[in-house]
Amino acid sequence: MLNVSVRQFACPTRGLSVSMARLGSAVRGRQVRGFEEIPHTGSNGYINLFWFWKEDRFQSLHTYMERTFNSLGPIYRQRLGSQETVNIMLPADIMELFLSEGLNPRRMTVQPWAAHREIRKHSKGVFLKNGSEWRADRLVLNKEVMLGSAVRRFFPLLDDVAQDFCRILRRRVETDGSGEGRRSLTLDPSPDLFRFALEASCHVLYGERIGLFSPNPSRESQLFISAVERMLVTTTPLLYLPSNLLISLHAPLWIQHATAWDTIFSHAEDRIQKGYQKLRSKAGLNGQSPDTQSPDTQEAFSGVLGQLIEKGQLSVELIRANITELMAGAVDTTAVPMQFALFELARNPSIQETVRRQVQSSWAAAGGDSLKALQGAPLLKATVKEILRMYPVGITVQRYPIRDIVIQNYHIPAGTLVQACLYPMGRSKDVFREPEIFKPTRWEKSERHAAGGTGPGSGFLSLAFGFGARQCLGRRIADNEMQLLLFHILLNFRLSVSSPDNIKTKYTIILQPETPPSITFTLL
Ligand code: HEM
Repeated sequence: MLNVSVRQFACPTRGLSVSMARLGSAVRGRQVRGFEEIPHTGSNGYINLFWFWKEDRFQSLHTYMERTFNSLGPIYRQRLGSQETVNIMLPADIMELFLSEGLNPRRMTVQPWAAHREIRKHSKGVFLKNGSEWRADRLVLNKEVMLGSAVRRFFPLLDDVAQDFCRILRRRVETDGSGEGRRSLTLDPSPDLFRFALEASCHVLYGERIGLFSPNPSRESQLFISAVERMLVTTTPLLYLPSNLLISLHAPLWIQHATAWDTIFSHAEDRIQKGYQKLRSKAGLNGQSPDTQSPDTQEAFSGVLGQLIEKGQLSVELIRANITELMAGAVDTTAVPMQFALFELARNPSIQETVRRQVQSSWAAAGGDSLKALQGAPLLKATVKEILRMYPVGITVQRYPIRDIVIQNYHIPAGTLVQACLYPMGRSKDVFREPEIFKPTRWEKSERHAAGGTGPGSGFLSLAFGFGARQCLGRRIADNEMQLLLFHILLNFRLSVSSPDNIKTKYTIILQPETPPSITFTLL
C-alpha cells in the first residue's frame, strides 16, 4: 500500500480514531475521491442526526446510501448521533471485512431492543448477545434450525401451510373473482402474506397451526402482527437517539416501542407455557421439570420449541428469549420479500413463464414430494436470491473487525463499526450487469459474469442473510418458506400487474414497499 498522506479523524463521542491513507486509486475507471466524511456530518453527530430527521432521510436511508456511494466512491464514513460508521459496498472489500470478523463476530447492537430487555429484566437471545455467551446459545439453536436434519423435520410443516395458502386463495378467486368463469382476482396480497408467514413460523416453531387462514383468525394473532410492525417502525428513529434519555422521559416513541415488544413477548410466553404443559402432561410429570427427565421417558416433540424444551440444553429463560426473537424475526422478513417477488414475477411475464415451466416439470417428476420438487427447480432458489439482491430485507450487514484492515487503501483500526451496504451493492453497475433488471438466471453458473464475475469477492455477492457463523439463524426456514410459497403459487396462478412501474420503497429497519403492490391472480 502506498501512503500518499495520512489523516487522523477523531470521533468525539467514542474516542475512536480512524487513520486514513488518502490515495487516488482507481476502481473500474472511476477515481476514488477519498475516504471522506459525507457533507453535513461535521464533528457533531447530533447535528447530522437533526439534519437527517429534518430531511426525512430515515425512510430513504437505502437510496441515500446509494447516492452517497455514487458521489464519494466505494467507501465513506458517517456519524449519526453516537454511531460512527465506515460504509463499504464492493464485494472484494466486504470479503476483507468478513475475513476479519473473528470467532465470535459482532454486529451493531440494536440499542432500543437491548434497552427493552434490560428494563423488563428479560434475557437476551442470540440476536442481541455477543462473545462466548452468544456462541454457546447459537450452537444449540443451529441444531434445531440450521442443520440438514432440522430442515428435513420442518420442511413438511412449511409445505403444509404453503399448499393450504394456495388452496384457500384458489377458492377465493373462484368465489370472488371476475372474468369468464370467475378466474381472476386482483388484490393486495400483503395481509395474506403476513398471515401466511405467521402461520408458517408458528407451525415450525411451535409445531402447531394457529388457524390464521380461517374466516375469523384470532385477535391475538392480529395483535402480534401489528406489534411487530410497530416495533420495526419505531426502531429506526430510536436507534440514533439517546435511548436512556427517552426512557427516563417516558417519551411516546419509547412507550410505543416497549409496548410492542411486550405484546411480542407475551405471544411467545403463552406458547412456551403451553409447550411445557404439553410436555408435562405427556410425560405425566406432574410439575417436575422436563430438564430432569431421562431420555427414555421423553416423547418426540414437533416444533423447534418442543425440541429445545425436550433437550434441555437452554434454560427456560433462554428459550423464552430466543423463541421470542425467532418469532419477531420470522414474519415481516419473509412476508415483505414475497410482496416484491410476486410483483417482479407479475411484471416480467416471460421470466414468470420460464420459472413456472421448470416448477411444473419438476413437480411432475417428483411425484408429490415437495422437497425433491424444490431441488429440481433451481430457478426458484435463484428467484429468491435475485429478489433479495434487489430488495435486501436488511440494507446493511455490520461487523467490528477484530484486527486492523485496509480497504480501498484506507487503514481501518480494529473495533471500528463497518457496514457492508447490500442495497447499494445490489444496485451497482460496478458489481452487477444491468442491476435494475430482474433476472434470476444471472445466478446460474453459466452466467456468473452477470452476477459479478468470478474475481476476488465473487463469493460475496449474495449476502442478504449475512455471513459466516453469525449469519441469519432463520435462513433455512425463510429460504424454504419463500421457495415453497412461490412454488405452489406458480403451479396454481398466473400473476399480472396493471402497471410495470417500479415500486417505491421505504426503510423501517427492514426494506419494504411504500405501498404494497396489488397483484392479479388468474387460475391456471
Ligand atoms: C428473507 C428473510 C430473512 C433475511 C433476508 C434475514 C436477514 C438477516 C440478516 C442479514 C441477519 C444478520 C446476519 C449477520 O450479521 O451476518 C439476520 C440475523 C438473524 N435472523 Fe434473519 N433474515 C430473514 C429471516 C429470518 C427468519 C424467518 C428468522 C426467524 C425464524 C430470522 C432470525 C434471525 C436471527 C435470530 C438472527 C440473529 C442471528 C445471530 O446473531 O446469531 N431471520 N437475519
